[in-house]
Amino acid sequence: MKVYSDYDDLPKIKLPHNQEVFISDSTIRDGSQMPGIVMKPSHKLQIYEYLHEIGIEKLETFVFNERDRKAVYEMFDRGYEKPEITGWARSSEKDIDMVLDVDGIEETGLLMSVSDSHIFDKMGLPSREAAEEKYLNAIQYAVDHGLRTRVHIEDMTRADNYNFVYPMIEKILEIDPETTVRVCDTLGYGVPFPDVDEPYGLPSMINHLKNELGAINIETHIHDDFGLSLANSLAGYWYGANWSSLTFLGVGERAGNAEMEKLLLFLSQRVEGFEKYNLEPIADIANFIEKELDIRIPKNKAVVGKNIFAHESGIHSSGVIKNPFTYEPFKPETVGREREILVGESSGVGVLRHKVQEVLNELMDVNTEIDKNDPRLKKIQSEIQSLYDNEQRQSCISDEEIRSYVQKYFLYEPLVKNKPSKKEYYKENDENRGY
Ligand SMILES: CC(=O)SCCNC(=O)CCNC(=O)[C@H](O)C(C)(C)COP(=O)(O)OP(=O)(O)OC[C@H]1O[C@@H](n2cnc3c(N)ncnc32)[C@H](O)[C@@H]1OP(=O)(O)O
Ligand SMILES: O=C(O)CCC(=O)C(=O)O
Repeated sequence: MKVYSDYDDLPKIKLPHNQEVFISDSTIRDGSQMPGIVMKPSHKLQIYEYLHEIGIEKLETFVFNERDRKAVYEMFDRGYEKPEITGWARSSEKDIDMVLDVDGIEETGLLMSVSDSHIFDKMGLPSREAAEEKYLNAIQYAVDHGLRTRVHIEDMTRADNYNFVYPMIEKILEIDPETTVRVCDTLGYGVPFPDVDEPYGLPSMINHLKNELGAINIETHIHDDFGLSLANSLAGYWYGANWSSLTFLGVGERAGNAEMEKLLLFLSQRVEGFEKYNLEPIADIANFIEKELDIRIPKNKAVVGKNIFAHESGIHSSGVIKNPFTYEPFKPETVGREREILVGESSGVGVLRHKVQEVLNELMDVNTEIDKNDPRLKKIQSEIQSLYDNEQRQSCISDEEIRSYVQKYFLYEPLVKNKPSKKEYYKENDENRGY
C-alpha cells in the first residue's frame, strides 16, 4: 500500500473531459447587488487588481450609470490582458447600446429569463414565444454590432427545458455558435447528481447542452440558497462546462454565489493541471472585503476564515507541532496565511510546552528543551484550566499571558524558591566556617 506522507505525494483528481477550464468573476456584478454592499469605483478597481494577480480570465460588469462606467474605464487604463472586461445587458437594444458605447468591451452577457414565473410574472410577457423572440432579437442585435455573446439563461433550474429552453438554445447557437451558454441556477435549485433529470440536475443539463445541442462554451452561475453552489459549479466542470461564474467570498444576491476562493483552492490543490492560478492574494482579498465592504467572515470559513490554520486542541496541535501534514490540508502560504498554535480550553501539555519553549528561547536566547512532565508546566496548565473550569474565560490564552506564566514559573519562582530560610542560611554559614 502506498503511504501518503507529503502534500506532493497526494494523488490529484482528473477532470473526466480533460477540457481547459476558466473562471469568470461576478463579484463586481452580482456581488455588488448584495444588500448592504456599496461598491465604489475604487473598490471595483482593487478587486480587478486582485483578479489580475490571481490570473482570472474574465469579469462582467454593469455599464448602466456613470459610476459603473468610471470603474470600467479605470480598469481599462491598467492595460492588463486579463481579466477580460465584459459587459452585462438585459435582452434589450437599449442595454446593448450602452455596452457598445464603452470603448474596449468586446463581449457582453445577455439576460434571458426562461422560467414561466420570470416570463409571465416578472416581465409580463404574453407567451414563451414572445420571450424567445425578444431574446433571439437581442443576440442577433449584439452579433450584428460585432459583440461576442454570452447568453445568461436565467432561472433555468425552474424552467421547462425540453419544451422551451433547449429548442431556443438551438436557435441561439445558429445565430452565434460560439456563444457561451451560461446555465443560471438563479434560486439555487440545482443538484450536482448525474441521475437527476431537468430542470434540477446540472449534469444532465450540461450533457444535453454539450452532446445534444453542440454548445462549445458552457458556463455555470450558481446561487447558494440550498448550500450547493460550489458542488454544482464543480459538477459543471465535471460534466464538460468550461467556464464557471463565481464571486469572492460568495458575495451576491440573498445567500450569494459559489465562492471563487473555494473553487480556486479545490482546482489548484486537488485537480490535475491547475497550476495556472496564483492563490497567494486570497488572504489580502478577504481582508480587503471584510474591511472595505463590511462583510464579517466567520472564523471557520473555508480558505479565508481566521481559524483555518489555527490549532488549539491537544491532539491536533501536538500533531501539527511534530509535522503540519498531520492536520493541515494544504500549506498556509498557499493562500497567503500563517500557522497559529494556540493554548486554550482543549489544549494538552504538548502545545503548552511548545509555547513555553518558544518564550524561553526568545527570552534567554538559547534553545531550551523542557520535559513534558516538568512540574512547572503542569502548574501553568492547571492554572489555565482553572480559568476555564470557573467559566472565567472564553478565549485562548494570548502569547503575552504565556510570557507572564513563563516569567512566573520558570524565571522568578526558582529565585524565590532557592532563597534559603534564616535557619538554613546560618547553618550553611556555620558549616562553611568549619563550626
Ligand atoms: C438575477 C440577477 O441578478 S439579474 C441582475 C439584477 N441586477 C440588477 O437589477 C442591478 C442593475 N439594474 C439596474 O440598474 C436597473 O434595474 C436597470 C437599469 C437594469 C433597469 O432599471 P429600470 O428601468 O428602473 O427597471 P426596474 O429595475 O424597475 O425593473 C427591471 C426591468 O427589467 C426587466 N427585465 C427583467 N428581466 C429581463 C430580461 N431578461 N430581458 C429584458 N428585460 C428584463 C423587467 O421586466 C423590468 O422591466 P418592467 O418594469 O418594464 O417590467
Ligand atoms: O446574469 C446572470 O448571470 C443571470 C442573472 C443572475 O445573476 C442569476 O441568474 O442568478
